[in-house]
Amino acid sequence: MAAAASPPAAALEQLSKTKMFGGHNLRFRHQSAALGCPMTFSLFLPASPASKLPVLYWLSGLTCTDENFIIKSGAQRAAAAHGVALVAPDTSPRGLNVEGEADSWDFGVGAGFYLNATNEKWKNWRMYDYVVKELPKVLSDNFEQLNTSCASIFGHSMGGHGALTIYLKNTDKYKEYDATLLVKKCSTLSTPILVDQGEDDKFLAEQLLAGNFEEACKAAGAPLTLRMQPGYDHSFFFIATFIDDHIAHHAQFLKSG
Ligand SMILES: N[C@@H](CCC(=O)N[C@@H](CSC=O)C(=O)NCC(=O)O)C(=O)O
Repeated sequence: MAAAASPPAAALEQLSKTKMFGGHNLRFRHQSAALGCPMTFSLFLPASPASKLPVLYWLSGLTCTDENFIIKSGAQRAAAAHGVALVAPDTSPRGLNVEGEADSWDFGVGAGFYLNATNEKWKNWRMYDYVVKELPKVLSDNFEQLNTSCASIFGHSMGGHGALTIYLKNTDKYKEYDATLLVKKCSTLSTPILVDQGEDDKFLAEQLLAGNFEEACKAAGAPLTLRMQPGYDHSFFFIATFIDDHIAHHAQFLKSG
């Protein structure tokens, strides 16, 4: 009997390639089965590695595409130094023309929240499946220099919360989409979580509620370092200031794994 053939690797269209810190920023488009539309993602590959590169996913915030982080954060310097590949997906499906998809900056296009929507109208908004299942497979099928089983995840705002929920869900497989609820149910977390929060962030008091997450981590015994950063706001200027610490934080666990 013939062995079952592997499914063909997803076709990737390369949109750009730019050298930086000895490595390359690459940008691709592919047809997403999870979302039912073409999707773009950005990838920073450090210079030719001696061994396969661990992967660090960055999830961006509301209104972003895959490009904001790559253009504005300066994360490539630390990623090149630590030998870690950066992957930045887009933040939602696009071009589906769902009624009302672009009416609000914090709902629909550019606002996928890294979850699987349950409402029929928003059935294409399956960013959880895209980030957790489809994108890692696309990467492993197309980039032999990546070790996608050695991966970590971080992000900003909607994406910082998305990174926490994806990490916490894949420890215990809970269904909720709230990091503060999820962490209360995780009694066995040993890998520390690093969060930087600007004290002058206009979203802090009403939406981000970092103190609630800190309380929940304390109650669950989950190791959290929450650094309140005086004077900083919600912008990429804040992200660029602290991004090196976050890459070093993830790299120490990726390299010891
Ligand atoms: N339009 C909004 C502000 C939008 C904003 O601040 N977006 C952030 C992410 S917010 C959380 O998910 C962002 O990263 N923007 C892209 C950028 O390049 O700065 C408003 O007016 O309040």
